[in-house]
Amino acid sequence: LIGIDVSKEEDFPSWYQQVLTKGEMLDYYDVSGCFILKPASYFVWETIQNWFNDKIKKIGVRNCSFPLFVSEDVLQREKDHIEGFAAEVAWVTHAGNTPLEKKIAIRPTSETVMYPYYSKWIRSHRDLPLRLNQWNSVVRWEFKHPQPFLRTREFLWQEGHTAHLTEEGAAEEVLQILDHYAHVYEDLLAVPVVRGKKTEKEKFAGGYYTTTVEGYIPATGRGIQGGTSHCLGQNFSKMFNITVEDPAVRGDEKKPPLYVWQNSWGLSTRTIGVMVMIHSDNKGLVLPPRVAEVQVAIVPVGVTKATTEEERQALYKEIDELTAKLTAVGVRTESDLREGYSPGWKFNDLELRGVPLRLEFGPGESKGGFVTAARRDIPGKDGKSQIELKNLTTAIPELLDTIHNDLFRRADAQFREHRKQLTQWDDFVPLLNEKNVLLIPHCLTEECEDQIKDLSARKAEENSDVPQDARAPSMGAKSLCIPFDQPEGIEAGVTKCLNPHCERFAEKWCMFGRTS
Ligand SMILES: O=C1CCCN[C@@H]1CCCn1cnc2ccccc2c1=O
Repeated sequence: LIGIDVSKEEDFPSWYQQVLTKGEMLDYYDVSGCFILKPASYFVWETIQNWFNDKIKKIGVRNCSFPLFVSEDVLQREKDHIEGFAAEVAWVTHAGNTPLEKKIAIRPTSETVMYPYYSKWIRSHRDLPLRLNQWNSVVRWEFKHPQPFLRTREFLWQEGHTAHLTEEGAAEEVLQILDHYAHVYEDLLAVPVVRGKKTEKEKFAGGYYTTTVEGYIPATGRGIQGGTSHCLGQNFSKMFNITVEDPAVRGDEKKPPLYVWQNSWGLSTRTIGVMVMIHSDNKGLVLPPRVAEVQVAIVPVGVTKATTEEERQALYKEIDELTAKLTAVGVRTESDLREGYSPGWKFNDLELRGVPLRLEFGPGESKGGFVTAARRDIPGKDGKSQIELKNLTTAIPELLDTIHNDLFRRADAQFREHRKQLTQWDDFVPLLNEKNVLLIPHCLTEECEDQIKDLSARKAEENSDVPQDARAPSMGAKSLCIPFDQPEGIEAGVTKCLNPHCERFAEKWCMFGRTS
């Protein structure tokens, strides 16, 4: 069992692959862009599922399952929905050697699968709000370089699809769901996110507006879209004729039918990749305790040739009792009593697997009535402490919470440190090239966004005294979101857009950055 042989700082892609494979989270699969989710990562996904299911069921969302396939003509029904995505759609064309009459798409998302049936099922305003969700996988045959969890040709997600009588009803739910997404990141994964609204350029083209939670990967300095909650307006209900009679109608007064207002919202296994990229280190995975399959591992130490058989058995018995005590208070605990593996070997294994807390227990601890705790998130001596056995069942849960809070606090500090609010355009590119995301007064027009992307793209540097990796050409900055939390300083009709080539006034502070 060897450790990670590259560092997060010097070769991030290789580091990420090794952390995932040696941490038993994932394996590579023989179809390019597809990956195997091993139990350790699937446990994270199940924990997210359980938490999110509990929240959405409280607002009346019910889970369901629609077919994987979409017929060609149904998929094309909503033109600007499919615009820009057509190249990613995977098609079934044969059964065995027999070509199909008409090719069939594998769902890349389920709007067009579900909404013909929303039209059939929704007859009266009493059927509203209709709120359905699917936990499934979708296929998008991207050609950009695949990245485990972040960009894969098939991924697991949930996709919620709801229908409401009014715009206000839809709007309220869009924000409720976005709040749950933010809490999945912050309360389960210890990952800070910025909540906001996508610009017209970056929103879902088939929708009305898109709200989003945006993360930040310190190692690459790039933003990452964490999850989106869209209001679709009446675009899809007009396309799929999803209408109800106007409840305000009186007597035999005739009123045209009302098109329903719809939302759709999605969160995927990308969450897992973001968590790994932010928290893991050069010794392997670092798992936030609330999503760790094993939260505490107890390892016998100090067993030597001088230790008698009965001393060893007594020690192991004590360890079994400690394991049972912690399990009884809801701490997911395992002990590793295997002979033939040294404590050092076991420590290395636990570090690779990201187990948040290791408890060492030997004759010394037993005699002294304590365990020696070692935090995974703080390597070396600083992460070690002695915990009295009599306090174990309160101190360990508290320590796990402390670990969660410290993981969040560190990540939040890094995000804040690299989120620069600008008032001078000349600072934009230099700060972008120093792994920052930038908050700038912006006009919110697509044309201006395109200009900023070009102005901030890094051509391959000619002069050779620029360090190699900084010379690599790279994408310009894209808008990430218009944060709901707007700083002061923009005077409508006075403050100019930061882009020097743009003549418009700034509308909002808008966050820009390179994206993952
Ligand atoms: O984000 C979400 C959340 C969950 C439900 N769907 C929305 C919007 C999906 C946008 N989208 C994204 N990739 C696609 C790829 C191929 C065809 C269609 C699409 C497509 O419509």
